[in-house]
Amino acid sequence: MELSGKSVMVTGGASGLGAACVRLFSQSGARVLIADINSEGGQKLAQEIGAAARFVQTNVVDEASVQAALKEAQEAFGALHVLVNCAGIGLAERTLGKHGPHSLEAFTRVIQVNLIGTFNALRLAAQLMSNNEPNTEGERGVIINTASVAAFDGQIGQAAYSASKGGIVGMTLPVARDLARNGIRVVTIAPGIFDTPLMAALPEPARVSLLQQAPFPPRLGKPEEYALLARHIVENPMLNGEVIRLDGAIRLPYLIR
Ligand SMILES: C[C@H](O)CC(=O)SCCNC(=O)CCNC(=O)[C@H](O)C(C)(C)COP(=O)(O)OP(=O)(O)OC[C@H]1O[C@@H](n2cnc3c(N)ncnc32)[C@H](O)[C@@H]1OP(=O)(O)O
Ligand SMILES: NC(=O)c1ccc[n+]([C@@H]2O[C@H](COP(=O)([O-])OP(=O)(O)OC[C@H]3O[C@@H](n4cnc5c(N)ncnc54)[C@H](O)[C@@H]3O)[C@@H](O)[C@H]2O)c1
Repeated sequence: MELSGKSVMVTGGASGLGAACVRLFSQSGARVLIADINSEGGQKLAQEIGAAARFVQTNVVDEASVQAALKEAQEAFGALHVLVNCAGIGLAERTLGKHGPHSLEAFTRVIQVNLIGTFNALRLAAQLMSNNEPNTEGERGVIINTASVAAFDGQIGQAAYSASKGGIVGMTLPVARDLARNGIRVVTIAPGIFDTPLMAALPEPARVSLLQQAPFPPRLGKPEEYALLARHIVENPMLNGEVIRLDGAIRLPYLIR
C-alpha cells in the first residue's frame, strides 16, 4: 500500500520509535494521528509536524480511550489505513530477587500495557479499516506491532517484559489469518537495542554491556531505522503474518556483566 495520502495512527507516537514513524510517515505524504498517554510530548510533536499530524491523549489499555482516538482519525482524516503499535513500557525485576518474589502487580502492568494494549488497539483499528475500499491488491489496511528481541532471548530480570513481547510474537500469525478476509496485513517488528528514552532509562552498566554485544553495526539502532522498516512493511503487500528482527545480529546474553 502506498503511504502517500493515507491515514495512520501511531500508539506511543510521542517518543522514540513511534515518534520516528510519525516523522517519516508524514514526510512520506501520510496524515498521522499520535495516540500517546504523554500529552506534553505528543502535542509538541504534532505542533512540529503541522497540518499532517494530530495528537489525541490515549491510553492503549482503555477501550473508550482508543475508540476516541480512532473517532478522531475518522473525523480528521476520513479513514484509517495503517496502525503502528509502539506504546510500551519496560521493567527489570528478577523472578526471585533479594527482596523477595517478583511483584505480581508489576508483572500484570507490563502485560496489560504491552500485550493487551497492543491487542486492544489492533482489534478496534481493524474494525475501522474494514470499512475502507480495497486497493487493486485487495488491501484495506496494515497493522504493525512492536515486540523485542527480548521475546526470544530475554535476560535475567526480563520475565514480564519478555512474556509481554512473546505474546505479541505469538499472536502475529493468528491475527494475520483472522484479518486476511478483511484485506488487512499484520506484521511485527522485533527491535534489538535502539537509542530511545526507554533504552536511556537502563542503568549505565547494562547499556555498556549490551553495546559490547552488538556485532554490526556496533552501535545502538537509530529510531529512523525502525521507521524505514515500518514504511517498507506498509509498501510491500507480500509481507504478512511475520515477525522481523531488526537488531544488527545482536543476541542478548543471559545476564548483564
Ligand atoms: C528494551 C528492548 O526491548 C531491548 C532489550 O530488552 S535490551 C535488554 C534489557 N535488559 C535488561 O533490562 C536486563 C534487566 N536485568 C537487570 O537489570 C538485572 O539483572 C536486575 C536489576 C533485574 C537484577 O539485578 P540483581 O542485582 O541480580 O538483583 P537481585 O537478584 O535482586 O540481586 C541483588 C543482589 O542480591 C543477591 N541475591 C539475589 N537473590 C538472593 C537471595 N535469594 N538470597 C540472597 N541474596 C540474593 C544477588 O546475588 C545480588 O548480589 P550481588 O550484588 O553481589 O550480585
Ligand atoms: N528502544 C529499544 O531498544 C526497544 C527495543 C525493543 C523493543 N522496543 C519497544 O518499542 C516500543 C517503543 O519503545 P521506545 O523505545 O520508543 O520507548 P519510549 O519510552 O521512547 O516510547 C514509548 C511511548 O509509549 C507511550 N506509552 C506508554 N504507555 C502507554 C499507554 N498505556 N498508552 C499509550 N501510550 C503509552 C509512552 O508515553 C511513550 O511515549 C515499546 O513497545 C518497546 O517495548 C524498544
